[in-house]
Amino acid sequence: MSLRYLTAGETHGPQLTAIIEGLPSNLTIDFEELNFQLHRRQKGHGRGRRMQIEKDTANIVGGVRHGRTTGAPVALIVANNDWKHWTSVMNIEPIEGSDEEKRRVHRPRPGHADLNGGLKYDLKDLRNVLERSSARETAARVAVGAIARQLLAEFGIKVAGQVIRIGEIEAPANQLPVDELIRLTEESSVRVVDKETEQKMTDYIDQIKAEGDSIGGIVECVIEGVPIGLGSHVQWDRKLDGRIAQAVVSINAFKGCEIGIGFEAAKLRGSQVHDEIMYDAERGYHRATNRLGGFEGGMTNGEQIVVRGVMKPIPTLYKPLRSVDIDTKEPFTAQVERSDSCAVPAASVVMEHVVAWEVAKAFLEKFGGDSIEEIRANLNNYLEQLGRY
Ligand SMILES: Cc1cc2nc3c(=O)[nH]c(=O)nc-3n(C[C@H](O)[C@H](O)[C@H](O)COP(=O)(O)O)c2cc1C
Ligand SMILES: C=C(O[C@@H]1CC(C(=O)O)=C[C@@H](OP(=O)(O)O)[C@H]1O)C(=O)O
Repeated sequence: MSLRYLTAGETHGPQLTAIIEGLPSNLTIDFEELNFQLHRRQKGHGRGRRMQIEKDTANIVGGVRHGRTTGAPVALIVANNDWKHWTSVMNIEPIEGSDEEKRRVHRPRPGHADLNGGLKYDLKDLRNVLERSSARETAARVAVGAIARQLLAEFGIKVAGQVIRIGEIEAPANQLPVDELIRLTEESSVRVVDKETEQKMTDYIDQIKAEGDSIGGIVECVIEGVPIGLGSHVQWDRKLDGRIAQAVVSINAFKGCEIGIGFEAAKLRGSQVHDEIMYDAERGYHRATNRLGGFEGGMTNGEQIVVRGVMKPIPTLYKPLRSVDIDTKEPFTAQVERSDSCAVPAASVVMEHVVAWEVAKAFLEKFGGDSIEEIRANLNNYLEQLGRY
């Protein structure tokens, strides 16, 4: 059985829940590190007031004993502190004229899931859609991905991320080693490496917010230490680059994914794109460059995995956009809700975790065993095979 997970829970409900199946036994879980990843997702310039209410921590309620996985499904929960403010709205069936009825959502926001979800599920309170479509769910995905990340770390595979662009402001290109990238971006309120770009981005976000608007951007994730041959060319749904793209575009508000130089490849010649093959006894086969972001034929080639994702601006705006009331069918323009104005830095943390999950899944497909020890033996055996090739 391959690695899989599901999440459940509403943004203003009591908690988020996730179940992970297919983890091997004897993986030591570092709870502090897991909560650190949740904390990283809550940070970033441009977030709204909700992030001051929440102090995300994961509580593991199944599949881990004495700090180690047992091979059983891992169940975890992340509580919503905000639930206490929403208990009556979430629990009480609205009576006409009541406070709860006034909180019924009948004005769909352009860019959010409200209208499509209301029509599709035949729900007249759009809260039933927004409660689940909210990116609050990404807290559960980060908790799950943080466990995948710990599995990868066990085998020397490291994950980092950075913000590449917020609106008009682009960060200068860098190709830092992963440890250095982690250190520098951690110090930044917008997850960039240099202070000058950080200042420009924070000023820009403040300006956008003051104008009642929102802004998106581009984020990048790099994964280092991945063995050659994860994923496969033999079947469409085994191509790991394709699976990563699906995971990235599944993040709320993400509209695209690039692997390596991505869309730039359209402008360049073959001789400027393909990564030449080298060999030496110490490193084995490797590449002179890494423009293709660590993939050929849907398989890893041993270079860093480099993935980018584009996030659209946040849909909930203080600046009015035209929409139609589902009760009266009349146009309206104002829908002021508490909201983030920019969540690109937070989304870069989400992206690290969904990509780490896909890589961990492919890793277990290749080296799968029921315990960490069995996986290690399989990996070592394969690395010896590569050495002889
Ligand atoms: C970390 C994060 C925070 C977000 N915060 C908000 C928010 O405060 N308000 C909002 O309207 N959308 C927010 N979004 C985006 C919506 O969740 C998203 O646009 C919505 O679910 C519709 O899905 P789609 O944009 O993928 O089509 C956020 C997304 C992410 C990744
Ligand atoms: C709760 C989170 O983000 C939320 C994502 C979100 C949306 O519509 O996606 C809307 C906002 O929710 P609320 O209206 O409760 O403030 C954000 O705060 C989170 O990231 O943990």
